[in-house]
Amino acid sequence: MTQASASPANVPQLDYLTSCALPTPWAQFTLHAFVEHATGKEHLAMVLGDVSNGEPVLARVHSECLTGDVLFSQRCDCGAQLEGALKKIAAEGRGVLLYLRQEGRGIGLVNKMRAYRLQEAGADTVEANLQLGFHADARNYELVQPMLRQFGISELKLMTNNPRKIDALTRLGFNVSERVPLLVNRNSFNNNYLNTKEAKLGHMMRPAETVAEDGEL
Ligand SMILES: Nc1nc2c(ncn2[C@@H]2O[C@H](COP(=O)(O)OP(=O)(O)OP(=O)(O)O)[C@@H](O)[C@H]2O)c(=O)[nH]1
Ligand SMILES: [Zn+2]
Repeated sequence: MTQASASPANVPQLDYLTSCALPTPWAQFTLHAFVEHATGKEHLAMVLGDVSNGEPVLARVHSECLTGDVLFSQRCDCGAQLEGALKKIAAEGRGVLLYLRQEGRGIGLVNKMRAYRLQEAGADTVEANLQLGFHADARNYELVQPMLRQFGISELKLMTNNPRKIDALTRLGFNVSERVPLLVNRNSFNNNYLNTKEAKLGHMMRPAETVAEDGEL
């Protein structure tokens, strides 16, 4: 692999760094690392199978959530979505998961913790961000373009409930030919959060909207 190219001037520049095998409970992926020039952040791609043959690729663009992905937090649905996405890619034998280091919808871990404290005092997830002086969602998906282009991917079967993510990737030139819902079980800790994502951020969270094949998510 050579350096990732990001041709338009407004696309953040990434360097492709290296890759290694990454065995998981569900499949042996190849893990690829990139570094974003502007921030020094290391973004990851987990790839399985031949994703560069022109066929639509089952894809997850996952935003970092240390509390949910690593520390088993039940406040959100991130960890279950991460596992569900990897299982679906393994079942298909082909796909890609981008792990983007945009923790806390782009505000960072400590600010997300501050937002959680405000939520403990009654704010919802959007109000808490606004009270801290941030946008409801501070993420930027432009670096997806050089990352997926690195693997020759242009058409996606995107695992998401987030219509803004579909819009963002479409504007970047990707053909999102299918949306694959990633619905997880609600619990007493994440119920209000999931309701707010649906009401204020437009997420498609209804079971009737799901087309999951394995019945798990
Ligand atoms: N600021 C903030 N960020 C949160 C909160 N809960 C989760 N996050 C972050 O939100 C991001 C995940 O966003 P979601 O809206 O759940 O998911 P999404 O990726 O946009 O949509 P899906 O593709 O459907 O999962 C991760 O970066 C989490 O760290 C919260 O209460 N406040
Ligand atoms: Zn989370």
